Amino acid sequence: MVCAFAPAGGCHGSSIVGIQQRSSLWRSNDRARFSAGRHSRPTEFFRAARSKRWRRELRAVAEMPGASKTSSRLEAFVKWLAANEVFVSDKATWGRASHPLVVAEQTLIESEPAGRGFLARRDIQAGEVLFQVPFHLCFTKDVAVRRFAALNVPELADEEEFFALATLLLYERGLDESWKKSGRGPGSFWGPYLDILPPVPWEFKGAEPAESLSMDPLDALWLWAEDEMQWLQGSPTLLSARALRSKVEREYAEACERLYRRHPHIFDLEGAFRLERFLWAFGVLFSRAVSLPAENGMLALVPYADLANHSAFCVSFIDARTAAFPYAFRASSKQKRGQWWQRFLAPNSDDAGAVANTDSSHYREDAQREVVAYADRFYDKFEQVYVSYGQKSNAELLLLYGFVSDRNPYNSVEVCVSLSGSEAAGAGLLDRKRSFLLACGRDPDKPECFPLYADRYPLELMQLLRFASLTEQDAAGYSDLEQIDVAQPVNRENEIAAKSALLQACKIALQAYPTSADEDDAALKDKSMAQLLSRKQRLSVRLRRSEKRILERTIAGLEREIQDLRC
Ligand SMILES: C[S@@+](CC[C@H](N)C(=O)[O-])C[C@H]1O[C@@H](n2cnc3c(N)ncnc32)[C@H](O)[C@@H]1O
Repeated sequence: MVCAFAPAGGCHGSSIVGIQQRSSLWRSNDRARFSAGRHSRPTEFFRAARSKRWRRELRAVAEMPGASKTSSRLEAFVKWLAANEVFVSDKATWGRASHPLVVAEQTLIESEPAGRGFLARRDIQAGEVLFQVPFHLCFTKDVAVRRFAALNVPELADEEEFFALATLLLYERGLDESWKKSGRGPGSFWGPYLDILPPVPWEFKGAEPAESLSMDPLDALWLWAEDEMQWLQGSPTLLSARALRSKVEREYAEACERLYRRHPHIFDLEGAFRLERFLWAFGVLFSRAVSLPAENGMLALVPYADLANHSAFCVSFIDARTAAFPYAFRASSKQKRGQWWQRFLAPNSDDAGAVANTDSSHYREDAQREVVAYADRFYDKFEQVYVSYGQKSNAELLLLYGFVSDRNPYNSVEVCVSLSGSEAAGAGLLDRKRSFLLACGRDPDKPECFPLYADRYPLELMQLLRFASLTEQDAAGYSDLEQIDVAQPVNRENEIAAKSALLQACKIALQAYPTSADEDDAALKDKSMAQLLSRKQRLSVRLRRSEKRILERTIAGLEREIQDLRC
């Protein structure tokens, strides 16, 4: 074998961000089960439910234990949105159509619960605005920097975006909790939003039963307990999950030293800033924050927009634009801005000092901007309305969001290749190859990982394999390996060697799984067996089956290609 292959060891770097990208346009007819919150006029929905099935499903969800508890949280959240100038009215106003969405408390996608989501309140035309959220409601690094500067923690400005947002989220949650527990402190402006954010699974253990039944916890793979991950044995995604978990834990340890311990009166390491909470904040950001293309990829946690579920067949994505309607907050009067800061910094107190020196032009500018998404197609009334979280593989979806899709056109599985093992080429040539890779800024001792898709693999992977498969004979006459064009097949033998190396890698990857794809299929198809599996076990089986299918297809394709080359 020319190349040795190792499983993926690192996490996805920048791909861990919930970046919204464009994808190709398809139609999804997933229907959702829902119970409309009171803000969305359930009686109107009941009347409008056209088929018996809809009425049955509405009743089933409305009768779910704990449904009313979540409804009241959702209701408070929607009131908060309306009070802060998010247009959620079901009534058209002057020059403005009624808000097209309603929040469903329970949705089903591919027969699995997908938590809350948006449904079309009425028919929605392609290109129609789905929602508009003013910038001043969003969590961004800018808000965090200003918030902590006012608390005499200016160092936050030097921190990276994810960390700054996580710190703001934890601080606000701490304020909100102490206000709720003891009525002390100013509370948080974002209280109603924080109430609807999902908890981490282990926080559920102490929760009231009604509460734990009514809100889905964060199910992202990287937050699963070690024993829950056992069903992913053999999958490279398992290593990515462990790597991401330790990366966030390491980040926490470093943050304590770098920042938190230096300001013990702000960052309570026993309470709001303990490790479990830090993991929660990153779990929320990885699964709900968006990167806004129109703001140069600025990371933002956008209340309301983050209730949209994902479809890989949707091209709507969340972005920013100049506000289409004037927000009252941007009124230029100093008094109005003072009132805003009062609500923002000290919502439950009349501490006028809290708003001193906050007459920043920044918020006037922010109020000119809003976060927005447009419908990518016509939606029927009651249809679930999606956005795209980007072209993500099932491994990424499970790792960051806690779900997989059996119909994911962007699904892929990682294979990793390295130079080690190409000694057969001769020690002299191996040294030249290593030096060449070093000169290209690559570490010859580190495996490089590439995604394999169901119908293709990256050209870059083939280039590396061709390069690794070069023999003394191939390199004879070249003073510099750079002169050999590996973007094209070098010669027949080299092509066979490169493809055989990939074939071997796929076979090794496939053997690492304890079960075959057919066995996984059988486990999911057999209803009585599938019912015995927990949701996480079912997700694991679906993920590993989808990875194995890609490996099997690639193996079949490579065997055919090698056969053809040999003829
Ligand atoms: C941005 S939030 C969307 C709102 C979320 N459903 C809620 O209840 O708050 C992302 C989370 O929604 C769920 N989700 C989104 N799209 C999904 C899909 N296509 N299938 C299953 N779950 C999905 C996952 O739990 C994911 O972590």
